[in-house]
Amino acid sequence: MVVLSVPSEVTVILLDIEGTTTPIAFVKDILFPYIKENVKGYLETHWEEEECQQDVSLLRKQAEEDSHLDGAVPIPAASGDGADELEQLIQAVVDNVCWQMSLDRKTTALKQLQGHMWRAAFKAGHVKAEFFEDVVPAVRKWREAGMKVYIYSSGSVEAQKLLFGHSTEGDILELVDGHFDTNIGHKVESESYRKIANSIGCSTNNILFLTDVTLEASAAEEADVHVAVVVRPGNAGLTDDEKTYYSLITSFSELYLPSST
Ligand SMILES: CSCCC(=O)C(=O)COP(=O)(O)O
Ligand SMILES: [Mg+2]
Repeated sequence: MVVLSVPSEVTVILLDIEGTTTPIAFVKDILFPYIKENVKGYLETHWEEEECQQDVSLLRKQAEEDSHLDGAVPIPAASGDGADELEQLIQAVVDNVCWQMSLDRKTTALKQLQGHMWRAAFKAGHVKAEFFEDVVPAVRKWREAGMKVYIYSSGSVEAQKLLFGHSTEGDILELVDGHFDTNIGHKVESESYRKIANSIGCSTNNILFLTDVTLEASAAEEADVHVAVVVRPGNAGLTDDEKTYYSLITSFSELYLPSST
């Protein structure tokens, strides 16, 4: 088995979710279709609620920022003028969400609405999150060795907690010391990793970030965070240069902590 030694200065392991702890197929084949199939009904049912209105406002703001992009779908402001207008408005939000999802965009606005929509599905037990089989045993071992374990995903913190709270392994939320999402910054920007270190109360070089996306690894590395790229079934392929440059692991069990036996 390949072994990657974790540098002794590392005290925090920061984990990406999709493609790292969890198969991309679970997100693409279960979570995302749930949104596409239910977004219209969800908006119709929850439209009057404060939370739903906040989600729509955030999506509208994002749509304004996106107006220069090819195929962008605007969301008009509501004038409160009748059922026809409401129907058109809801349809615009649906089209905007579907357009963003067709590009797998990671905007905070999209991720916030998705998190709110998944809540009902997870809480009713209709969906259980999948984790690669090496994840839970490794995280337990790291924590026993004194490591802190944090999550940094484009999925909203609320969605992250749903995944860890309702998984095929049971409720494993207690294995996580804290969560970060794009509210702290995007995963391809190095400043986000500095802010995460600051929020945890450590230096960036105390963190080891595990992700499947080399653009994220590169941003983290620029902030002096240690990185390893996780190669999982179903992940996007890496170029030969990326394979040579990055430390690669195919299972969390390949990480060796100097302090552990
Ligand atoms: C944690 S919620 C579900 C996954 C999701 O929506 C997503 O965008 C995951 O992105 P990641 O940063 O974990 O690769
Ligand atoms: Mg990922």
